This record gives sequence, structure tokens and C-alpha cells, in this order.
Amino acid sequence: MRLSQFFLPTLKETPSEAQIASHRLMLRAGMVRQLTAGIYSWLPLGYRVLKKIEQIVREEQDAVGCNELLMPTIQPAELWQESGRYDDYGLEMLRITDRHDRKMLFGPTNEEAITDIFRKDVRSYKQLPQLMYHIQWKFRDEIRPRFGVMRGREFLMKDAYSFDIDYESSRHAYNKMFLAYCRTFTRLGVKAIPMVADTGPIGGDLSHEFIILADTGESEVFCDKKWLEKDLSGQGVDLNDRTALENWVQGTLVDYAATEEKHDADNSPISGDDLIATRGIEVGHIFHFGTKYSAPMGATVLGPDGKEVPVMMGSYGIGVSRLVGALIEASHDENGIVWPDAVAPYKVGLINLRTGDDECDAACEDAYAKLHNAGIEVLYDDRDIRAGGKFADMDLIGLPWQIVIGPKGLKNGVVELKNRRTGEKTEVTFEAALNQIS
Ligand SMILES: Nc1ncnc2c1ncn2[C@@H]1O[C@H](COS(=O)(=O)NC(=O)[C@@H](N)CS)[C@@H](O)[C@H]1O
Repeated sequence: MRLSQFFLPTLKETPSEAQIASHRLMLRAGMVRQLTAGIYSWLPLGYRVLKKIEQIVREEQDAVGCNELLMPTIQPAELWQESGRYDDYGLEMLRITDRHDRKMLFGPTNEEAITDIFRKDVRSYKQLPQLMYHIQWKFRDEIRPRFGVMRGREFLMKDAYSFDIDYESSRHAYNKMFLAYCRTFTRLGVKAIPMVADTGPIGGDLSHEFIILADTGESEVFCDKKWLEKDLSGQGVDLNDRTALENWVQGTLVDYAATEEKHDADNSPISGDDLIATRGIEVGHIFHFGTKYSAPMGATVLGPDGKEVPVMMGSYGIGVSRLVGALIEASHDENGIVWPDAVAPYKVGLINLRTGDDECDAACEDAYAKLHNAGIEVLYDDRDIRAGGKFADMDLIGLPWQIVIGPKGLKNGVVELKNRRTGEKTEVTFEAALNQIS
């Protein structure tokens, strides 16, 4: 992509309303713009990151056998009246009426909707287990939306739902999701620690929040420092071996980690230097809640003994749009964002030090074509502005690599290759730079 043809409204100044780094940087890097409180437009650069995160989440859900579907954002109130949550949910629920004066709502979550889909078409235990997910916008009328997309009112969530015949099977679904979450966050380049958590308005008796440690996080958390070294990539675990999977999950959870609601300082198994007390960002939350929705909504199946039984359910959420901010919180420096490779909007920024100089322009066009033909996502800064502005913008938007082409380098047959994370700059031939980036 050529920057002269790309809508990237970077800002030099820090917007006054931004209180944390990720909010400041997302505005300055031209990634989002607020439409109204807690509601954001995703501009081209930000949208590319959002889609990359979404795709990694999707791949890891698919890898554990979860079926992707898409439910509406608008739901009829009746479903929530059946489950009893219509009144309980409170002011966070955006309630609307249609032209026929029917009560509707903008879904804050989809337990009722997915249970309605299930109960219409699943009647026998032979059709179980079912594991489905979608990636859809939610609305929660937060009383104080803040920190940009971190606590928005309209936000993108992956929410999955499991349906099983008994607790053991439901526990297996829970463990599959637990593993999928560990793999997902590892691929995103962050350590999201699973912590015992409250179940809140979603309900149930078993729940873990996946938390990225960050001093600007909204959650107060406590965990064993062993978590910092723990490998959560979950490779080689046999999904279909219930015992092996349970052992891996329990083996992972052997070290203490709890949110403030669950932490009991007097009974914590660790203390002193072994205990990390800090703040964190909740990027995922999984729940087992049994028949909380299937019973009141009549989602039952004919069991092996010929009796109707309400199915056992769980739900599993990841804050896809929140993750854009969370990844920036976890990976930025004084010059801007430092994207993990897996979600960078482009892999390399190509900087022309002297736009308008025939030799430089030709060399950049050649480099641009070669990078593109090598399948490398490149953002070419071909604007006719001073070099300092190009360097500042490229550092700000945080692409993993920069290739700088200027008259001096060309005379020596070299380009400057910069690694954004380390700041290391080397003068190499373009071919050597291409090899290092590939
Ligand atoms: N206001 C918000 N802004 C951005 N992300 C949010 C917001 N509220 C929740 N999230 C994200 O959405 C994830 C799931 O939300 S949740 O309430 O914990 N869980 C559910 O809604 C369940 N139905 C999971 S399917 C959270 O872990 C968080 O990462």
C-alpha cells in the first residue's frame, strides 16, 4: 500500500481525553476515531489489526472443533424474559422498540439467542456435543466508558457456547476452550494468565478470566511469579483424550492466580517475593453454568434412558476489539506502538528519503514491487514530506521492520534496515534486507 493513497490521519499531539498509552497511541496512529462516548470507528490501519486478531481467534476456535455461525446484534426481549435476565441485566442493556412497538435489545451477549437456536433443532443426546461460536458486535451501556476501545459500549467479541449431555462432557468442552485460549493468546504474542474468577451476570459455578498483566489494567490480580515463565502454547495435547486434557489444564493451573474478588490474602498459598500483586487487562472469560439457561428455556434432549434432560452449557468470550488496545499496552515504547509480528497491520515500512529524486523513486518502486512479489505486506511512505516526519510516523504506527532508501545509501548499493522492537539499524543490500524480513 502507498501512503499517498492510504487514509492514515496520524496526530503529533496527544489527545487530552486519552489517559492510557493504548488510547493515546490508537488515536495518534490514526487507528480509530470516537463517534460518540464508547463507540468507535475503525479506520483502515486499526481495522487491519482488528481483522488479524479476529482471524487468529477464529483459527484456534476452529482447531478445537468449534462451528462458526453468526447471530444478529438485535434480539427480541421475549428470549431474555424467558431466561429471567431481561430485568436483572440492568441499565447496561440498550433497550429499543421497533415500529410495531415490540420490545427489542442490542445484544450484550448471546446465551439466550444461541439456546433458542439449539432448542429448535436439537432433540436427542445423539446430536450432542454441540460447540458453536460467532464473532459479533455487542452493546453494553457502560456507565463510564473509558480507555478508548478497552472499555467501549459497542465492542467486538468472540463468544462461543457449548451444549453437552452431562457435567463430565461439559467439563471436556470447558477444557478444550481453556486450551484454545492459551494457544490463541500465545499466538498473539502475549501472556494471558487464567485466573479463578467470579461469574457475575453470566452466572454459573466455574469460571476463569484470562488476564494480561499491565499496570494500567482495570482488574487487580494476584499470581505466582512462576506464571511469567510458564509455556502456555499447549502444543501436542490430545483434545479427544479427556483425561490428558484435564491433566494439562490442572497442570497449568497448579500455580496460584486469582482476581481480587477471589483472592484471600490470609489463605493465599504463596506470599512475599513469590506473589505478584498487580493489575491486569481481562481479554477472555470462560464460564461453566450448567442448566442456567437450558432449564428455563426448555433446551432439553431425550437422554439415553428415554428421559428429557436439560443440556449442560458453558460460554466462552474473548474481547477481540479490547485486544487491540491490550496488545498495545503490552507492547509499546516512547516512540509509539511495537506490533507483535502476528498482528502487525503491515510487516515492513518502506521509507523514501527523497521523494521526487528520480533515482530514489525508481529504487523504491523496485523495492516495493519485490517486497510485494515476495508476499510481504509493505506500507510505502511515498509522501513528499520531510524525512523526520516519515521516521516519526513509521515508529508511531509500529511496523516490525523499516527499510530506508536514500541517495547516499544508493551510491553505496545499500539500504538501511531497522528492527522496530530492538531499534537496531544495519546497512545491507536490499536483497539481504529482503531475506532477513522474509
Ligand atoms: N465494555 C467492553 N469493552 C470491550 N471489551 C469488553 C467489554 N466488556 C467485555 N469485554 C470483553 O469481552 C469478554 C467477554 O465478556 S464477558 O462478559 O466476560 N463474557 C461474556 O459475555 C460471555 N457471554 C462469554 S460468551 C471479556 O473478557 C472482555 O475481554
